[in-house]
Amino acid sequence: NQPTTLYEQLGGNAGISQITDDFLLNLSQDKRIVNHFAHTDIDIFRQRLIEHLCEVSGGGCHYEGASMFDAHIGLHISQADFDAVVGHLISALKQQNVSISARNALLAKLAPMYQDITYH
Ligand code: HEM
Repeated sequence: NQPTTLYEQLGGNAGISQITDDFLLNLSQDKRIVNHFAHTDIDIFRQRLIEHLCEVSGGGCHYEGASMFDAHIGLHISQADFDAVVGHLISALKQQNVSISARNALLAKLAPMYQDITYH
């Protein structure tokens, strides 16, 4: 059976969980941006990210966290911060052997969130 949905191409729940763990590890090692997460409960943040990626990729999950606008209010996230975070996600996708077409499909869904996440 060929995988059809983006969710399946990401490896379903197990794949998304591993992508998220790799992403968080990459993020934790980046001195440019890790300070943004100094007060973050990583276990809760991890669950939110998994739920969000599942919903965005069409996995049928219902993300119950804050909107992307509300989640990033007052954080003053710059374009450079955004690019760095997306870079860590791309690395995590590669680490989990996600195909380039699936990587680009996911990034195409996340890129428009830029407006809601940065400079406010
Ligand atoms: C495509 C880009 C991004 C996506 C999809 C994303 C997604 C999320 C999600 C789903 C949450 C959880 C919201 C909740 O708990 O209700 C969150 C929170 C957060 N994000 Fe982002 N984010 C992105 C970019 C960034 C960037 C660039 C930064 C800063 C470098 C950032 C910093 C944070 C912080 C500090 C939180 C709050 C964590 C906490 O609960 O303490 N995000 N983001």
